[in-house]
Amino acid sequence: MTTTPSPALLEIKDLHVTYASGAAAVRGVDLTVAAGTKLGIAGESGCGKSTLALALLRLLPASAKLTGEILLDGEDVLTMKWGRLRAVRWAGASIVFQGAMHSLNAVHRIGDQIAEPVVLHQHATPAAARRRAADLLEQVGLPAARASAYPHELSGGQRQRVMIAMALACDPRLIVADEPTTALDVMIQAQILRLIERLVADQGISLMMISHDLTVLADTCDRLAVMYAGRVVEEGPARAVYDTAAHPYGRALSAAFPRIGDPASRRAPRGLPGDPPDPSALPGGCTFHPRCPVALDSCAEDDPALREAGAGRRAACVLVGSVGAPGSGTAADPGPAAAARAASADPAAAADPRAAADPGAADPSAAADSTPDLDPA
Ligand SMILES: Nc1ncnc2c1ncn2[C@@H]1O[C@H](COP(=O)(O)OP(=O)(O)OP(=O)(O)O)[C@@H](O)[C@H]1O
Repeated sequence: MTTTPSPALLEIKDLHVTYASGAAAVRGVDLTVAAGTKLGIAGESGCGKSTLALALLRLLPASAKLTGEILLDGEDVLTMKWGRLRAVRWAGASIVFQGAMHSLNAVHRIGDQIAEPVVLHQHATPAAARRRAADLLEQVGLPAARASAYPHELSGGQRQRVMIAMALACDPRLIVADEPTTALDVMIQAQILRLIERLVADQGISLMMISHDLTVLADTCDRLAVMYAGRVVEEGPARAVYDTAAHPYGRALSAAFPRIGDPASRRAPRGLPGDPPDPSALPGGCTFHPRCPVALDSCAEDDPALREAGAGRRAACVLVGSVGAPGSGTAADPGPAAAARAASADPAAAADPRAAADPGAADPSAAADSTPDLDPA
């Protein structure tokens, strides 16, 4: 039986963003969000996730240089006229930022702030917009009577609910949530994530959720893209990327978090030494090679493109699909440079550099690694 793929609501094509400082924050990103689906964007701080989110609605400083295409329902956001862009920012796609206190206006009642875009963009009467605001507050789990509150009268979790109500105000097709729970405690984080999940599912809204927390994304999203130094280095079904990442960076990021639903896992969380590179001074070759425990000597020269990898996955690593590829389960000979890096990162891993990329690799229980054969040939 063949299945018809969902039409793309958002198509990002070869997007580059360079700040006036020279920082190449987004470099050649190609991503698609199908209608009604949820895409997670993961990566360490500084990898370009927020820049990508802001670029989607042209919310970057005017000095930032953008090239490529951002097609929302087939219309290129980058070439839209200002009036059209204003409408699209509410009805086409809306953004929920982290830290709601900074995004809400401290001197206006929250009901008025939710009602304002309904008047402006849906041409509702003030009375109808107030009723809509009350309804939206109830949808996000707040009593309608809170409409008269000012932002400082609400808790952090309540303010984030207000941000979600505002994002929903004009019935967007896509919500971009940039670290929507970062400033909240763990219990409230879970509530807000479940709320977002429920609302997008009930209303058929597509979601792009940005987080440094791969576990949250794997739990919430259908697909997952891993960004490093401004590029997507891996993309595929969320759970597959989380469980059996093909790119060494994806594997390292995944290893840094406890396993979902496996409290007894022997894969203790494990950090990745070093930091992402300065986007104004990127290393040559693969930008991850200075931190990569399985890099070949040639990785200092070659920067592989993100390529189709089978099983609905894409990855950008020369080792993916080769003998000894990360996740292939076969013996690797990553070369002397990798052995030296693995030894400095973790002496225990020196004898088996694959173990540095995958703490589970030396564990026989990890032998059932189901990473697909990612050889494009
Ligand atoms: N307005 C700006 N001007 C110059 N450089 C910027 C600007 N905003 C971000 N950058 C740089 O662009 C790079 C990507 O930043 P960005 O905020 O997009 O990353 P991120 O992955 O979202 O990080 P975080 O998770 O910390 O928000 C960083 O090196 C950052 O310093």
